[in-house]
Parts: sequence; structure tokens; C-alpha cells
Amino acid sequence: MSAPHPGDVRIGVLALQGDVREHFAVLTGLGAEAVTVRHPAELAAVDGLVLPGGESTTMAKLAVRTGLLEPLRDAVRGGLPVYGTCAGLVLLAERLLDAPPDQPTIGGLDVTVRRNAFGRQAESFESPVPLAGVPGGPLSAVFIRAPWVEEAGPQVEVLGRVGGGPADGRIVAVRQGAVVATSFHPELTGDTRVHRLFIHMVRTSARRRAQCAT
Ligand SMILES: NC(=O)CC[C@H](N)C(=O)O
Repeated sequence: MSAPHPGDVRIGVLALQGDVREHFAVLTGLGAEAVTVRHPAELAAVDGLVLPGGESTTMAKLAVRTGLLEPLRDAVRGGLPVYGTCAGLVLLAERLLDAPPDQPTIGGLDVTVRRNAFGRQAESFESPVPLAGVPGGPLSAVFIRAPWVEEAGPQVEVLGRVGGGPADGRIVAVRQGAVVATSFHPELTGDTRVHRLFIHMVRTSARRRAQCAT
């Protein structure tokens, strides 16, 4: 059997707004094929999807305008592996706090997410966060006007929490089935471990789908 390598999967990066380029660079650097997703037809052609950081209110509006919101919801419900960073976590939440009342989400994570949760004094900071399932020591997590997970349902696996400071113990990394999300931005640090984990999830899911199709 040949060694699995990530080049056999195509990973989309939702490219409506936000730090698309940074995710693209990490994914291609790890040998995955990365493509931008702006339209439903592009979404239909990927094995996994990254929702970048940026401004979730803007992304949500653009997703509605481009007709992507419902296809995104269908894709997540259908088991497409998705990784959301920061604003991407907001987009994946079933419930939001401190968001405009009409801000739609894609959903997929049975969590309540508070936007801009860390407050003005700590709008941007870096902190070591150990992540379950990611060996090699804590990640140096970069938070930029970041949300946290205020409540997580029973199906949600908590992967990481902030340690120390006023936000001590707050949940900042979660997984539910094929959906994984972090409050922080591994794509900005050069530490590729979360993207590697995600590529592994995409590869496993693609292999399973291929087996089901034969
Ligand atoms: N860096 C980010 O992605 C910030 C997220 C932004 N505060 C939002 O709620 O959409």
C-alpha cells in the first residue's frame, strides 16, 4: 500500500473575505491542493473546506448574497470536513452572543459562541494552548478580536482552553464530527499542526466516501 499523502485531496478556502491567502499558503505548503470557494459549484468540487478568519458579519452577508449559505449548510450537514478559524468558528456556531440579531450562521457545531469575547484590553494577544489530539506541546495561539465558546453541547469535543489571565479556562478549540474550529489563527504562526490534523480528517473522509461509492 502506498503511503498516504495529502496531494490527493482538494481543500477549498471560503474566499468571500478574510485571511484566505494565509490558509492557502499553509495548505499548499503541506502538499494539499487548495482552491478558492466563492460559488456553489466550487463548493461541490471540494473534499474539505476552510472558513478563514476575518469579519463574520461580512462573510455571512456575502454568503447570503452569493447563494452560498444554504449549500454551505447542506455540505456541513452532509459530513463535509470543515475547519473554521476565528470568524470561521462564529460561522459554524449554532448560537451566537454579541452578534447582530439577524446574523445567520452555517451551523454544524452545537455551541454558543460569544463574538469579540476577550474584550478591548486584549483584542489581540498570543498564548500557549495545548490541543487534544495535537502532540508536540502547546500551540502558540494568536487571538485577534477572537470569539470563545461559551457553552458546548454533549456532542462537542473540547480540544483546547485558554490558560491563565481573566479568560482562564475558556474554550477556544472544539470538534464535532467532521467540523473543527479554533478561536485563534494557526495560519499566521508557521505552526502547521492544526492544518495537518485537518488534512488528515479530509483524507480519511475522502477515502471513506470513495469506498462507499464503489
Ligand atoms: N480575527 C477574526 O476572525 C475576528 C472575528 C470577528 N471578531 C468576528 O466576529 O467576525
